[in-house]
Amino acid sequence: MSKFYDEDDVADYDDEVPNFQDEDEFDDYLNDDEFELMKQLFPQAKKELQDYQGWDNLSVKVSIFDNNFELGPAMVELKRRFKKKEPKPEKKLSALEALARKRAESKLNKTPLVSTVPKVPLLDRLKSGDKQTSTATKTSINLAGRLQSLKKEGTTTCNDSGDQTKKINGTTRTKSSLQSKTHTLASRLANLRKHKPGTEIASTSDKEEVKKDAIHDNTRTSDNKYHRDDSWSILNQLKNSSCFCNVNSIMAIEKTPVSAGIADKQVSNSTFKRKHDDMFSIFYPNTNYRAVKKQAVANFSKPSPDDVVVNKQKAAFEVDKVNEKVADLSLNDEKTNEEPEYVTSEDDDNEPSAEEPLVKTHKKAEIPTKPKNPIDIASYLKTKKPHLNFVVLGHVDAGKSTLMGRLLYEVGAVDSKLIRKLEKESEIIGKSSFHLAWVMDQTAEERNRGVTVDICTSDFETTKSTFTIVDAPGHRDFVPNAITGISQADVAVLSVDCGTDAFESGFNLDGQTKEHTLLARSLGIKHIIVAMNKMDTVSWQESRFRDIQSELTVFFEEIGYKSKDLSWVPCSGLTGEGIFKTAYPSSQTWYQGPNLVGELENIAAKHSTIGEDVTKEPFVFSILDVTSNSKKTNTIISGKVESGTVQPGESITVFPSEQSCVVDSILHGNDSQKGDIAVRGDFVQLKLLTAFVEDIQCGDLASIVGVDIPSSQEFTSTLLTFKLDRPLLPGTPLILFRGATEQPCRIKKLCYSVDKRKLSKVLKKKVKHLGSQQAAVVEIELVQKTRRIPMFTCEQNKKLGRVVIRKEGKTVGAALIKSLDY
Ligand SMILES: Nc1nc2c(ncn2[C@@H]2O[C@H](COP(=O)(O)OP(=O)(O)OP(=O)(O)O)[C@@H](O)[C@H]2O)c(=O)[nH]1
Repeated sequence: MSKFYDEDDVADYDDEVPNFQDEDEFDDYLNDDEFELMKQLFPQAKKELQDYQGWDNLSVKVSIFDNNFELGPAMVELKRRFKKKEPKPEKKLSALEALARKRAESKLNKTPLVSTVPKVPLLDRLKSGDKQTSTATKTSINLAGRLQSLKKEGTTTCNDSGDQTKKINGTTRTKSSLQSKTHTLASRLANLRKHKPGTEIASTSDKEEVKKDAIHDNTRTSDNKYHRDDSWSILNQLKNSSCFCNVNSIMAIEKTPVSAGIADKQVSNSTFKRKHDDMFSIFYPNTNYRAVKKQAVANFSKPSPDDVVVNKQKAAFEVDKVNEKVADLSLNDEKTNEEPEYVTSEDDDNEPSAEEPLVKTHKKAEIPTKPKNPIDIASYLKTKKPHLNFVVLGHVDAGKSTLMGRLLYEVGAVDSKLIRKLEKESEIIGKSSFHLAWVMDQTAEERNRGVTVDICTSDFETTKSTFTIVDAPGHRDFVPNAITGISQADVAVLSVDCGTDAFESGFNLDGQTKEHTLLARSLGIKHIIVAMNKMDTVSWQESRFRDIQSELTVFFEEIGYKSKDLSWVPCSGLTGEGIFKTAYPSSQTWYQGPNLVGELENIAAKHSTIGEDVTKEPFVFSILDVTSNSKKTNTIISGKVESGTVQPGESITVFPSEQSCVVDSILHGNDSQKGDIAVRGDFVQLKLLTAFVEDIQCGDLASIVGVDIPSSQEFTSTLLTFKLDRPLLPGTPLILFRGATEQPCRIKKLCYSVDKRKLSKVLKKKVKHLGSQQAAVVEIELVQKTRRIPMFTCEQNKKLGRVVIRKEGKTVGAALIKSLDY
């Protein structure tokens, strides 16, 4: 027994074995080795028990477990416990069955088969009023008529009534009443088929099914010819019809064991899966699918973060007027003589909308408070390993979440029981390949859509370093969330799907590989580790690796990264090679560098702030999330320490509301453990005493009492533009992003253009508009005059002094703040 346990598990084993409620609970109890062994032994045990009744999966598994995974003794015990099934009495054959058997026997004896079925086509016989037509045949013709009219009804329903149909994954589904009607008819047709002496088979797979049935119950001819049957032709028609009528699904449902017991769980699962795949392909089949469907539809109908800001923007500007002006200009039209008219909105000075309440300003404290239990920061820092925050970027489906799920599993931050649980849950909805991604994608919306929506942070540790992963969404609709993620990181892991054509679609055609990398560069990411992912799909070919590497290198250099700022690691998030523990396959001989975690450790050591005196810099904190209990007595702000340190008992001021609060406690890591201190680079939660939570917003900044952060409405910056569809000019409606802040803004004034390679070099003193890839000093102002953003200049803080500008859902530029006008 002990051989199945590693040391940690022995302690578990000594504990009392729990009383298991169900099979899942038992599976979770097993360790990895036991689980694998059980996977092999359990099917064998089930097979041996097929002549026994009264057993269930859990009791079989428990018995195997109790018998130290030795099948022999377990089977003896089980067979003793359960009764052997009574043999079924010989079934009396019906006349038709007797006929079928006779025909089969005659075939075996090679005697010519004499068909008793008239060869006259069925419909002709009906027309000629053939009184000999069997009842079964008549019923089938009636059903044929009903099914055809049902099909018409279905088509009408599809065409006429939008609310009766739903298009899911390109397949039109009709309302369930129609489905159930069709099912009933289909089952009746199937029953008829059993009583008729021959059928024409709709498709190869159907032929296979009937062949199996014929062999099984011995009531069919063993001949490979199948006779014509109108019921089948109707099913064929249904199969080809455009509305629901999915014969495969009908067949699957028809074959579902009506009372599948626990012992038949596997059978029923596979039947369910088929039913699920064919009919409700994106929904969880074992739950109330209508409720799930409703939820999923509701999720999809919500506007994306970009939609929200674009809508706000539209409300705040006379967009059309500005766009008309912009459309008149060509990107290279530098010689426009007319000064573009400055477009103002009548709403400019309006009060903020109902969704954006005015933040009250409080009286800030001037005198700092002391830590409750002061600690010796220098000795604390000596115990700290180098820490690195990294963001995971890449095109949608490049495998970012899977890569991070695998990494967390291999470094032991996630236990194997969770992975097994996720494996099971994802299998149920037919998304088993996403089980590792589910470690990071935790909301139902993300799991159902298979797409990361929000940023997710997770901590892990190796012998050399500690890390915080920020998993960012790859989908273009969620770029604002990716910006928030990038703003928090020191370095980026860019996941590139090396699959055939996959890299090309993520890199060209407006994919997110370029946009994310540009954002990373604009927001001050110093180093990029390119995870050359999904190499398993191209058999670890070196040529594929090199081709992608050279194409990406050109792009990286264009945007200002040098080869020393880049690392390249071939890997597969799904199978694990190149991540941490799993060795490369023998076919991969051309890469000898560190695996992904090894490279992260190297970079952590390089970027480590250990040794730097963080006590000399002021404490500044970026707020990413705010929560509070119902009485508002306990407010928690989550975010990143941008500089300095803080300890419980010290007071901080939140900007722009300028309210000062005492830090009650500091919570660290995935399991919110209380800590004595937070230092630069830490992602923590600060529990505040008596805060006005309604005046704290995501994107606000906090600092130690005594240090002010200016909040501004207007600022001067150096703006570098990306690829533009239309030129930017004063008044163009834009959205400004900095960390978790997003605010409608516009260019107030184009001051002068500068050389984008040497920003101090002025090119033109008068600029009327800005085209793609240009640089200029501009004045930017927020649209809502009541709003202020706490800001630093780039000189004061390299990370917080940068903003990103988007327009109509596309990133159009990045700005370095030069000065604040407040
Ligand atoms: N063969 C193979 N498939 C992979 C690998 N990594 C991920 N996949 C598959 O690619 C699909 C997408 O994976 P995700 O991890 O959700 O991709 P993502 O980049 O996080 O997706 P978004 O967050 O929505 O942008 C899933 O079906 C994964 O199983 C890999 O290394 N090899």
